[in-house]
Formats: sequence, C-alpha cells, structure tokens
Amino acid sequence: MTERLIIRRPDDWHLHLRDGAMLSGVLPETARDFARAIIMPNLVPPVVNAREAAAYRERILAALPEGMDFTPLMTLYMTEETDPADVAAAHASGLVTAVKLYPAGATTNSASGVRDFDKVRGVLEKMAEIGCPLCVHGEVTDPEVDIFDREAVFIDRVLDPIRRATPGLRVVMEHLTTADGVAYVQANAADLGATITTHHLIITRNHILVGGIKPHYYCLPVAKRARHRDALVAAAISGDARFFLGTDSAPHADPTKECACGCAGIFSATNTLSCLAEVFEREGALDRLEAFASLNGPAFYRLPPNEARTTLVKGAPVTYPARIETGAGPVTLFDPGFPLHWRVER
Ligand SMILES: NC(=O)N[C@@H](CC(=O)O)C(=O)O
Ligand SMILES: [Zn+2]
Ligand SMILES: [Zn+2]
Repeated sequence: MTERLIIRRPDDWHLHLRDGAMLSGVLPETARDFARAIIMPNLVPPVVNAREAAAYRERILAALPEGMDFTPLMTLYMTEETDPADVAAAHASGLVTAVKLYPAGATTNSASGVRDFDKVRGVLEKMAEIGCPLCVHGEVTDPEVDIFDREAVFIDRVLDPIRRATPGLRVVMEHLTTADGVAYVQANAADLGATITTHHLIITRNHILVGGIKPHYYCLPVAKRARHRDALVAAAISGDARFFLGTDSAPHADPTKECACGCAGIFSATNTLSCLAEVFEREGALDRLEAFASLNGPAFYRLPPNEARTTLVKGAPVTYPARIETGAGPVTLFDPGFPLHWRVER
C-alpha cells in the first residue's frame, strides 16, 4: 500500500530569492511547493523602504512563471535611518509583513544593518504598537565572541534587552541553531517565535569540516554540535506553535561558494519537503509535519493557513539534481546525505 500524507500547502517563513537572473532561476523551485514566503530584503543594495519593497515585489511577480500560484510576503531591511512612519504605512497597506533586523556585518549582505540598537528604538516601539513582527538574524558580531557562541550571546546581550525594553514587540528568531535558542523561545510567551531551517534539522558542524571543507554546508548561523541539532529536531516535531519552517534557502552561484572565501548560504528550496518528511518520519512525527510547515507560521503571522492541500507520497528513493542551472550560474542543491523517500505529488 502506498503511504501518503496530505497536509495543507506549506509556506516558507524565511527565503532569499535574490534578484535578476538568480531570481528567475530559483523562484520556480519555491513556488512549486510553497504558497507564500517571507522574502528576505538583503539585496545589494538592500530593500529599505516601502517604495523599494513595492518595486521588488513587482519584480518577483513578473518572474513568476505562468500558472504558478505564489504570494511573496515582503520585508523591510532595518537600518539606523528607518523611518517609523514609512514602516507603519507599509504595514497598514499590507505591502510589508515584517521588518528584518541584521546586526551590521553578521551575515551575507548585512553591511547596512544596525550597529547601535538605541538608534532603532523608535521603529521598534512603532512596530510593537502596530503589531508588525520583527525578524531577527540573532548573532553578535563582536570579534571576541566565538562563531559557535554568537547566537547564545546575542540572546543575552541584544535580544532579551530589546524585548524587555519593548513590551508587545512580536519577534521571530530566524534560523535558530542552538539548544539555547530553543530554550529561550520555550521560556517566553507566544509573542516570540522562531523559524528553523531544513538543513539545521539535518547537519552538524561535522558536515562542514570532516573529510575536507564542504562549502555547500556553510551557512550562517553556522551549524553547531549534534546536541543542538537534536534540540532543533525536538522543537520542530513537538507541535509547539512557536516553531515553524523557514528554509533560509539562500542561493549563491557555485563559484562564489567554492573559493578561498566562500559565501554563507545553503540552497534547499527544491528538496525541502522531501527532506522534512524524511526527518519527521524518522522521529515518528509525520503527523506533526503539517503543524511545522503549514500551520504554526500562519498562526504567528496572523494569516489564515492555506486552503490548498499538498500530497506527499512515499516510495523508491526520489532523485534531485545535484545543482540547478540559473542565468546567474549553477547553484548546488542541499544534499541531506541520506536517501529521500517522500515526493510531492504533482
Ligand atoms: N543564511 C546564510 O548563510 N546566508 C543568507 C543570509 C542569512 O540568512 O543570514 C544569505 O543571504 O545568503
Ligand atoms: Zn540570517
Ligand atoms: Zn536568511
């Protein structure tokens, strides 16, 4: 008997689509399996105001192939100059779903991010007032702090103080990578949520470093020890509504990763649902995949879950291409390192 799993159509609550030829190349990979996605604003230059978000949204919709149903949920890149009134108007009109906070220098294309958190007090207060979520890349950039500790230190030094100073601010800790992060979310109220990526449910730092350096497993925050990966899996399969899928699928053309100073980012849009089904099945938690991929995210963002259904079918191992070709060059697809038996029925 064929095993099937029917879930509401998933959404991706953290996605990089880039622009131009890369956008056209990767957008179908997401639109095939996801109804909506929170679109990260870290373009070069970044998407910092409502006018730029509207223009970027138009470029995404123009790149969407005929017949594909996909809604981009736009974000603004917070800078020390972000205007609270611009955010409020963009959020009220429905153009912008959230604002993204990058500590300056923390990750790919974050140079225009925030250095002095006091300078964004006014925007954060406005966002708390209007209920606009803040998505956070939660890593400190202090060169003294070990790269494997940067998420945990960010919680203590930056995130917790911001949340205490801004009651009512709704925050999403993006791409959670540590047991410390899981515990922090669990210890707080429902106004704090977290996305978890596909790859952080699968890889540890060994994948990056053992047997030769593997640039396609390098992303930020960097994958941690197995104990942290296991805490993320436990959170994702728990059904706890504060944890939801954000793939952080982050395409970079292969030559920019396979070099002496490779970019951070893992591209996983194409095979994410197959990977997730495999992980959830292994944990005996297939019945909670829908909560993680399709229900908890909309609940946090106060949006209805999708009405359409997605059917996953189990069978002989599914194959995916090692890389996809885009007009901006080849992009290697995330390799989970184990066979995938679930495919999306089309
Ligand atoms: N996750 C990554 O390693 N890279 C992302 C940026 C980010 O999400 O931090 C990118 O834009 O490439
Ligand atoms: Zn990030
Ligand atoms: Zn990201």
